[in-house]
Amino acid sequence: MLSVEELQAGYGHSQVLFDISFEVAKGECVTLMGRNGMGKTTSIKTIMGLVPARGGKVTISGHPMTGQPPERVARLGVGLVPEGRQIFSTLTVRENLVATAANRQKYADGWTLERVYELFPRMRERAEQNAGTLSGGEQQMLAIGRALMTNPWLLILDEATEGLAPVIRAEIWDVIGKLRAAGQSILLVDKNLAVLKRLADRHYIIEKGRSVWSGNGADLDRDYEQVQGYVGI
Ligand SMILES: Nc1ncnc2c1ncn2[C@@H]1O[C@H](COP(=O)(O)OP(=O)(O)OP(=O)(O)O)[C@@H](O)[C@H]1O
Repeated sequence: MLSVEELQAGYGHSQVLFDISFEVAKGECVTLMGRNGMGKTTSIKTIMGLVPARGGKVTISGHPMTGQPPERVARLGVGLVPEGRQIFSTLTVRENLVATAANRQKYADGWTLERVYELFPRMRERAEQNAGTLSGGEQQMLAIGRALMTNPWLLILDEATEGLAPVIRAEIWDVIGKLRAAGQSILLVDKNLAVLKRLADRHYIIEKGRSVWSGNGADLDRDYEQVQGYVGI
């Protein structure tokens, strides 16, 4: 499981994370919600070792991982679909998918090109096309497929549907629902309360670099107005 305790981080002189705590257990789908600029992406980057932690603790599958480099975090089976996708635009779709493929946990039913193509038939159609020529939604599908090809026990999606057309968003949420139903652990960073409420087991809210609320679906129903206030819709 992933456990984050009282995490602190920042950039230069500005501290951005003051006290972030949350957990994701195996098989869970958990959300990190909050308005723009509250520290969601910074939390993910700090967990991934892309931003140095200034305090607190990150533990992954029992290993103390605070401040460890990204490749060590990846080796422990954490796959990130970053904000802005960051696919290799001069490689083809297929090359993107195989470039970082790995099955470190030696899953018998690991992800293959074929399985990614089944999940995203459009990737099969565009297999030999340069990734830079894909639409935004297709690039997001590719970024998810690429992360799955590393066979992560935990898939982290940072603003997976940001800036996409509603029909493409729905397609991506649908895929995330399928992954969840298949037992994939998922951490979703997003603001889309209505969809997340349906998809996830538990939720955390971040406000100005602090974890300020957490709960399951029933808690969310009870505190809906308060949570809406935090998320800003
Ligand atoms: N590379 C950076 N250098 C300096 N400040 C940064 C950097 N990246 C983010 N920040 C600042 O840190 C704060 C938190 O940003 P962060 O991206 O973590 O928020 P967020 O909750 O993910 O919001 P968004 O939904 O807009 O991505 C913001 O004030 C932002 O301006």
